[in-house]
Amino acid sequence: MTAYLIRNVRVLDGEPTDLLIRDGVVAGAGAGLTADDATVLDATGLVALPGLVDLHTHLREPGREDAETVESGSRAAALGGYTAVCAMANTSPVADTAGVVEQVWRLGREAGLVDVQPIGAVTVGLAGERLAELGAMADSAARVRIFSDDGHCVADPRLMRRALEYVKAFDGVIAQHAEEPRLTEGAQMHEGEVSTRLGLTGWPAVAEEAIIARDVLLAEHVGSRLHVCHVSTAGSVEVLRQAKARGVRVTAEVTPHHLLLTDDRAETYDPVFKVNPPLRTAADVAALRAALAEGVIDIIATDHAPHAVEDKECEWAYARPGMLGLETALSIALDVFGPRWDLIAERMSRTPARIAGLTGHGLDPAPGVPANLTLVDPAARRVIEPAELASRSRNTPYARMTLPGRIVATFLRGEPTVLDGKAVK
Ligand SMILES: NC(=O)N[C@@H](CC(=O)O)C(=O)O
Ligand SMILES: [Zn+2]
Ligand SMILES: [Zn+2]
Repeated sequence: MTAYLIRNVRVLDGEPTDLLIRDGVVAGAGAGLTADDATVLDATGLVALPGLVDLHTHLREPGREDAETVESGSRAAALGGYTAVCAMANTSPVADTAGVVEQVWRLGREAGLVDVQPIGAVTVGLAGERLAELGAMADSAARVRIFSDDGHCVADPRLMRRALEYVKAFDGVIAQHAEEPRLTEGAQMHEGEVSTRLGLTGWPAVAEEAIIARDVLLAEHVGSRLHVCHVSTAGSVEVLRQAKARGVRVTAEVTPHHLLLTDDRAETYDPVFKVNPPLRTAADVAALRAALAEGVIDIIATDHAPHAVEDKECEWAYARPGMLGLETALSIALDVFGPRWDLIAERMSRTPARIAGLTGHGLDPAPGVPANLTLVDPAARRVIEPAELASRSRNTPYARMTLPGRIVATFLRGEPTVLDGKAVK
């Protein structure tokens, strides 16, 4: 195994120093390190962060390998600075058995670019009727701890209660896609001024907020852990704030696109901007940014949702919802928050690792810790070209935008997965 001596790197906000990576761990830190056997990387001007951890990734395998595979999604993740991703269960077949989650976990190991931690479905076939075999998925080689019907809401309150009760035994967590289905029938975008003008059926904020309010009460009643996926409204932030103040065991995520983009993008009728939950208003974006900075929202998660061309380049009403995120998330965070490295590490690495129970991830580079880290060039700017992305899909909402920051290198347990801005394999 090659050793690496990373010279002149700033660890988060620290002064430039050297990091020695050997045998999978950070073997040393301090200015002026030497190691005859090590490959030297000049990291002047670069910042080292703990490898990013994505709690919400759609890898599409099994079933839609034309849109993404575990391998292509893992490569996109590594290029985005990630060392671990949690793979959502809405595949075909659905990841609702020990067999399917073990298959995804094994494919992740074989690709070897990031740690792929499968998420299990809450209900059989995501149908919302009966609980999937949560215990068998937890006991499997994939050791599933997060369960989600993402793409669908666990709308039945009795089923949600039972799921929360079930996972309590092994400190699992239910990640809810908060969408009251009766309030979003036929919805195409955020319900508001723009939807009225365009004549498109709206997805009202209350459809999200009502489910979050119900679920924090259920989680409080059961004493279980709830995680709220892709929070998108100012009202949801207030529900979360109150629940956290009462001590409810709830965590929440926001996506990069909900931190940057607003519902007026629908005026283009370009389905690349169609997503669930929908892009909201500028006031929502402001509330989400403040909540993330404050910690009412715990993490940024990408909701990386690759879709094949035929599912995206069609009429708005027929297009599938979702957009790419892994290769641009850090740049969006930098754009929105500036170089607040401790905040970025907390919201994109340490806290998501803790929620997912990924003990080898989310640790700042320091002697003795597993060498899961990424090197960022904060001064670089790049133009996003969809054709250049490693994802098999092209549905990035940032096409031809100039974004700050570039991932120069990523290490997974001491092995480079990205060097010089390029995937190693
Ligand atoms: N976010 C989306 O619009 N789509 C996701 C599902 C989901 O996250 O709800 C997908 O699987 O494509
Ligand atoms: Zn969802
Ligand atoms: Zn999703």
